[in-house]
Amino acid sequence: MTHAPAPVPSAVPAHPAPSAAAPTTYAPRVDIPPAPRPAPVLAARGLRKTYGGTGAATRALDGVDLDIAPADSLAVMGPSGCGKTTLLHLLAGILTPTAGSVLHDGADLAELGDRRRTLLRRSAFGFVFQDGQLLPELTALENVILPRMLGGTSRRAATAEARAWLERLGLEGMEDRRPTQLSGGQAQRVAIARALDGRPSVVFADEPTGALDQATGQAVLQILVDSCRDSGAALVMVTHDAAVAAACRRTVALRDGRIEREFVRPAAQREVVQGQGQSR
Ligand SMILES: Nc1ncnc2c1ncn2[C@@H]1O[C@H](COP(=O)(O)OP(=O)(O)OP(=O)(O)O)[C@@H](O)[C@H]1O
Repeated sequence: MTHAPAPVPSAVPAHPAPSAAAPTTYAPRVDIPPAPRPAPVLAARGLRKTYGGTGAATRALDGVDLDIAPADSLAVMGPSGCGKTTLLHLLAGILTPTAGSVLHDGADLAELGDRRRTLLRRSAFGFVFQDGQLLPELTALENVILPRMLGGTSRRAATAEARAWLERLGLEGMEDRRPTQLSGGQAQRVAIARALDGRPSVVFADEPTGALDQATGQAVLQILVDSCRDSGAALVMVTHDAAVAAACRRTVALRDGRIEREFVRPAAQREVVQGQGQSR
């Protein structure tokens, strides 16, 4: 999406020096407009989700509004059952909302239809889950290229880029290993390579380091955050761990299906330190 540059106001002094030749006049004050913000790659508008019928209905999400900019990182936190996974699945088009909408590059996911929504999930979204969800019968390389091959890319074209991602994530020489021949951290890096392969606009992560020890989790989290930012993908990450959320620029805290708090972390305060400050 492109933006027209903001018009630059002509330089008008706010208080011109009085002159003898002309009566004192004051030019109107000119406010320099703020720099345009990038259009959101993903947005939620009045998002609600109720599970079940009238008798045993659970209102999991109760009116959420969010804008997520390209290359931004957003952590979704909150106590168990507050609606974090529901929000992630609605934003990713895995679930359909009861009310409200999710917009990807301005297009309402609900209006795309099942087929185009599935194609969008394959081409524009990447996913990293807690346990990696690699297919055990495929090698690391095959796991990375599978989503793109399902999307119609040739094996040859998909392989070159997938190798580059695996190498970039420190997995050179492990392309032909199966998931059982990889450590937990290596398997999560394969999952990150798979998520970022094909240059998605948004990467969704659900407790991506939850199954790893502290040091491995820290390394994987750093790779995930850096890789998303460098490739221009927005990162939306669900976590219970405040220290994991601290790696993201923004955090929203949900409670009972609503955004209770939202805060932005300046770059200097962003850090990847896992295993401290657990907060549910
Ligand atoms: N398929 C479902 N059918 C009925 N209720 C559901 C379903 N999925 C989730 N819920 C309910 O919706 C609410 C929100 O669930 P959700 O999984 O989004 O919460 P969460 O914050 O991700 O929880 P956790 O941190 O424990 O994973 C909970 O009350 C949950 O019991």
